[in-house]
Amino acid sequence: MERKFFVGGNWKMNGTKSEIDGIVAFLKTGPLDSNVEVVVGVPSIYLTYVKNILPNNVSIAGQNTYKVAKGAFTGEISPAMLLDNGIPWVILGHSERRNIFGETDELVAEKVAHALESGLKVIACIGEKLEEREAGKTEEVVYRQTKAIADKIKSWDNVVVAYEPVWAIGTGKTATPQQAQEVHAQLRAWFSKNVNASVAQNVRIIYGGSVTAGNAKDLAKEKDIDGFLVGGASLKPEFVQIVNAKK
Ligand SMILES: O=C(COP(=O)(O)O)NO
Repeated sequence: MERKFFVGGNWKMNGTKSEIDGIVAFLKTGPLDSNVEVVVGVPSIYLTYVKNILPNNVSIAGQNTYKVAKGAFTGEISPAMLLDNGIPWVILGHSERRNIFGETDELVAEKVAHALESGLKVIACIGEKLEEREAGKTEEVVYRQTKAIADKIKSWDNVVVAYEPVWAIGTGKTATPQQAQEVHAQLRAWFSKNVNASVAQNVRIIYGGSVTAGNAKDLAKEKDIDGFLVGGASLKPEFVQIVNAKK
């Protein structure tokens, strides 16, 4: 079965209502490849605003949820709250959550497990730091991060894995198609060995890290790259060309 191409936009902590109106306008104009699943990751405060103006062919994600449904966790939001507002996706484990806000593999895994149990679909982010790649530890790191999640969840059906090398995020230093394909293939082999052949075949593994309209087509040609998680470029009209990279 062919894996449906998936392009996520991660707006991070960016946007005003007027800027968001501009983003929604180019998403509406498109035209977006109907064979691609498109999801935009929106700051919590704007989720309802955006949900009410998005075109029907674009879905929406929160950018973080906590590991339990409710309680004394000031500042956090829960999967139940996203679902209560009609938000079906969440981005979890982003390297900025891990490296700026100290989220451990264990906490990320607990968040992914609770989000899935609650009924959310999850974009689960992994990726190595530059020093880890330079030390030849890329595989070790991404396998460790993936295993932490695998140990806590029952199904990968509602998970998209985003491989985002930290050294490529926001730097303009995109992984080459060969570099990205190598890690995606290693991850698929890991799934085959440690989960099962069906998950290995069907789980979508998307690439993130300085994806632009200029490099998306070459990256999209790689057989184990099933889409993208786009930061900076998702705020710009070129995001439409990235969505259409397979065309
Ligand atoms: O963090 C990223 C990628 O960001 P950039 O595209 O800006 O490198 N995706 O979640």
